[in-house]
Amino acid sequence: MAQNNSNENTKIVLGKNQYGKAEVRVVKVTRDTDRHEIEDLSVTSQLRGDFDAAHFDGDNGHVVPTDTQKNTVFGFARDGVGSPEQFLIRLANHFTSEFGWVTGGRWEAEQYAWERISAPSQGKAEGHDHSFVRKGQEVRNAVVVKEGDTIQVISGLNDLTVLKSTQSGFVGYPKDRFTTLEETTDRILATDVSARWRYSPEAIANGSVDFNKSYDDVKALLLEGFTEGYSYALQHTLYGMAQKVLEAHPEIEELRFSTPNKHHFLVDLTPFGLDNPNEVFYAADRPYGLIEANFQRESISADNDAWDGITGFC
Ligand SMILES: O=c1[nH]c(=O)c2[nH]c(=O)[nH]c2[nH]1
Repeated sequence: MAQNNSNENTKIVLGKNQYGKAEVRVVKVTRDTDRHEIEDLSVTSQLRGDFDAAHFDGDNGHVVPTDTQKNTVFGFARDGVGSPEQFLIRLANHFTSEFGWVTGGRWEAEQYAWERISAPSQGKAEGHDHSFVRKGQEVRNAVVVKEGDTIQVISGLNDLTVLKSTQSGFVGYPKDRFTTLEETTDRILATDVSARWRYSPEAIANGSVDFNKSYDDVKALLLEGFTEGYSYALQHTLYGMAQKVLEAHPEIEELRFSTPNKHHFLVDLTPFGLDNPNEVFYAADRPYGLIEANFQRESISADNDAWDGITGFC
């Protein structure tokens, strides 16, 4: 580890460090025909490598400015984004090949999806050519970490809000003097799914992953896993969702979830002379259950440095 020699009495070493520009908001409009396409991202670039002199001596000879990193994001967007993962890999390979002392880094993106506003006045069933509305609720994200020649990619999403109005229950839990929760075999199960999945470095290295297709497919499998079968607990449902993804995608090694259990409490309508056969609920916003779980193939170690810096999961 690098060491500052300036004072023999107090030797200080520089530990882990990285730096760059955070949350570069870049919108790319592809307009080579009248039918435009939009790619909308927030990109964070952080470089790792030999930056000892900047910290110890005030020598910025190795400090590729954060401003330059921002500009590179915009410059690269000129050619289109493609997928956030491809875009981040491009940035990773650019900075590590352009600047000899940059040995790696961390690049992160969120992508916001837009869909076309329906356009009856244009006579087009498939939506307006250049007017969009923010799609859905979920936000896609990606992280790329490069260390030596190894590129790791973690893809994910936040705030995929889902609800099933039956086929969920919660029974069989231990009871003590503080237990007031009633057992139920028919309740609402609702959550905002945050999920991240890490691809095998081999699949990344051989270029076999189509990130956009994979994202759509994983999202569909997560949704399918949520809907399928009877849920004995949110924990049980998460396992079903992970199983779907890991069975269908051998290139994915592990998957992490953080999911609030958004409680829906049956409202007592008897004061109003009404019954309530599981139809009227109070949607509490807090406190909420917080159910987190990581699933990985048995052959995979549970610790992988690529997860460093990703918060919100256990
Ligand atoms: O799906 C659930 N998992 C729990 O761990 C839990 N705990 C609780 O009070 N309700 C629920 N529901």
